[in-house]
Amino acid sequence: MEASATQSFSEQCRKIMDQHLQEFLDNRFIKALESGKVDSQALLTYVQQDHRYLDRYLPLYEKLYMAVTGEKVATEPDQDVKEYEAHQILLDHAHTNEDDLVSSDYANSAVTNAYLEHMEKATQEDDFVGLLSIFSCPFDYTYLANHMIREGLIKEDNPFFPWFNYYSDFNHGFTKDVTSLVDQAAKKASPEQKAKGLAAFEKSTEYEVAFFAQALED
Ligand SMILES: Cc1ncc(CO)c(N)n1
Repeated sequence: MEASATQSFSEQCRKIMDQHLQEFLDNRFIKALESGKVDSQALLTYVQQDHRYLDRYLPLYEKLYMAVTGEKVATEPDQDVKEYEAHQILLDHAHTNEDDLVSSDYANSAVTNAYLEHMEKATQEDDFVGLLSIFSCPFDYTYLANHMIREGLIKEDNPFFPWFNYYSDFNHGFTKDVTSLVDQAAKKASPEQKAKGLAAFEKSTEYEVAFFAQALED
């Protein structure tokens, strides 16, 4: 399908997610969240790896935000109170807390490192490609959560409902902010940058699936 003049660039990311949605829905970890029962060890693996991931993700976001806007990030994404509350649900079910995640001794998984290296390399090569590589993080969660709630896969009685609900709004928080950065930057991007950006977004989307999956691998 031809991209129309009125279509924002981030709509093309949505189409890529349309193609990958089923892989997320078939994922064992996502299915466990959907059932409301997740092994606490699997959740611990997820929140530990996510802690390591976000630690190296935020500097990339800060650099790319500056590259696109010429300004420093005003509010850091991890200062979002609602996100903190949503995250707390996962920590509780994993029988851990933020201090333990910071101080415990555990190794980065191969998937975590590969995903981080993909984004770091993309960011070194080109700001626009880097931006698209970090966009999957907020966008894919929002797309997935929005779908699962809308389709009734996650209902209010699910213990993880608040976590999904937090991410489900495209016009909120970090997802909204990065979407507008992507659409702003796309106005100045060349066709080649756009093609490479979409490929980097798709690769990150594949890493997002693998990132969930690793929690239930042994
Ligand atoms: C790996 C990963 N992707 C996306 C999000 C959403 O913020 C997250 N916390 N972690």
